[in-house]
Amino acid sequence: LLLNHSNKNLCVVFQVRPKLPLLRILQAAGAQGETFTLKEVMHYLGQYIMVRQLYDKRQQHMVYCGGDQLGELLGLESFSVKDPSPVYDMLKRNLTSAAM
Ligand SMILES: C[C@@H](c1ccc(Cl)cc1)n1cnc(-c2ccccc2)c1-c1c(C(=O)NCCN2CCN(C3CCCCC3)CC2)[nH]c2cc(Cl)ccc12
Repeated sequence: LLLNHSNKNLCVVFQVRPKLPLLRILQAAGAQGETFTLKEVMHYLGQYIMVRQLYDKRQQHMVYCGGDQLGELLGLESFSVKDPSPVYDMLKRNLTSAAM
């Protein structure tokens, strides 16, 4: 998993392979297959949050994931989408490079 930052966009050079607990969450959001780009992982995690209605309807940047598998993976009850660092930390723990 090689990351390069260009004009604030994080882009992944290779596909990544989610570990099983994360793969199950992505599949619940409609993901097919076992390897993805980081962009696809983020898209499916966003879809998962939407479908499971984990975001606050009034404060839509707040995600309440306590009691959900996503919260288990993040080790958090809630987080703001304005601070992606807990999500990146979780991805570091739950993604391997598909090239291996
Ligand atoms: C910038 C981006 C982002 C992406 C990654 C991160 Cl670590 C933070 C932030 N983002 C901004 N708001 C959201 C968001 C907010 C509430 C519910 C769902 C998604 C997202 C997230 C996306 C996404 O793929 N976003 C596409 C456009 N979003 C706009 C918000 N839209 C909804 C907002 C709530 C009301 C309905 C529309 C959905 C499409 N993927 C994510 C995955 C996670 Cl683990 C957390 C958040 C997101």
